[in-house]
Amino acid sequence: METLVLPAPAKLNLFLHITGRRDDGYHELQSVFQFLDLHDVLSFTRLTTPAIEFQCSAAALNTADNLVVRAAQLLQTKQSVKQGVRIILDKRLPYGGGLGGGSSDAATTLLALNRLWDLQFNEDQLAELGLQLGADVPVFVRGHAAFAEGIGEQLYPVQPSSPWYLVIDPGVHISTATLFQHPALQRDCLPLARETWQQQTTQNVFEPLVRELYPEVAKALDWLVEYAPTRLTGTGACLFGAFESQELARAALARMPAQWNGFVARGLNESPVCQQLRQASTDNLTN
Ligand SMILES: C[C@@](CO)(OP(=O)(O)O)[C@H](O)COP(=O)(O)OP(=O)(O)OC[C@H]1O[C@@H](n2ccc(N)nc2=O)[C@H](O)[C@@H]1O
Ligand SMILES: Nc1ncnc2c1ncn2[C@@H]1O[C@H](COP(=O)(O)OP(=O)(O)O)[C@@H](O)[C@H]1O
Repeated sequence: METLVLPAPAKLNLFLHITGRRDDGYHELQSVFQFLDLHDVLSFTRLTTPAIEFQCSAAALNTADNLVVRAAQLLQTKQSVKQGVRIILDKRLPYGGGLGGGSSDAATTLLALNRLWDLQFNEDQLAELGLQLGADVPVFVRGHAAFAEGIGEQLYPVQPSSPWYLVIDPGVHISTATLFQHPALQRDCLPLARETWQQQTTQNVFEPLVRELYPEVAKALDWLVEYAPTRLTGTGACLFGAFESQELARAALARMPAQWNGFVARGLNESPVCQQLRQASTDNLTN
């Protein structure tokens, strides 16, 4: 039996602008994605029958429509694969909070099964398949911090600094689809030149809306900004502050009001899953 164990990292949107809306209702974005050194862990065991078995440590996600199962099914049908897989997801990332964990789990599944089932898809093909599962999946497939355009699928590698982040989950559920439909959402940001984004003023366009609709998120943003430059990630509700050192981020975490959850993590410009797959494919495969 062959088993592959791989991480699925979280992401932050360092900024998020909307520059327009497509005919199919999806929005044209500009954003910069950076990964965090906090991740879910997935294990993939090859089965000789075509079954896809799935087990998740979070009961609410232990379902047949989990993005991990959908990613495995997509590959299986695309290539008429006769083998199967048992997937165990150790869910460590908060979900539904703009950290992209579901998309990252899906991307890790595509990368892992491409290897385990020997499918020979290249990176472009896997990113394209990933896009069918969600707008955030391609960046996790490619594995580089990136300036994103289109709906998040046009990706250009960037190398932002890697501060220590204090990420706060204020415990509020926000529906991505509902926020994207909101009439007050700013959809007319002027396109930024991607070479100079760090010299330009940026924001997360969802932030004013989320502040208004979810006072608890506004409270957390107002608390954290006393310690560090602070921003919402994705459509929230998670938010982050960027610190110069782990100690400073931890000191702020120690003072954080008890009603929120928080963690300290480092920004990463390379995804650990891609590094791991590149480095030692055979080390990870145990007979
Ligand atoms: C906003 C972002 C920023 O990274 O992240 P999250 O807050 O979800 O992490 C993403 O664009 C979200 O990506 P993802 O979570 O994969 O979205 P999807 O499942 O593809 O889409 C969910 C819904 O959001 C809307 N949507 C999403 C992306 C986009 N560019 N335009 C949209 O209008 C659509 O209504 C869609 O039905
Ligand atoms: N493996 C998964 N991990 C997390 N969420 C998942 C997963 N599969 C499906 N989902 C669904 O996707 C939603 C978005 O999850 P996630 O990607 O973690 O957050 P976000 O899109 O807000 O960054 C969850 O609320 C959940 O219903």
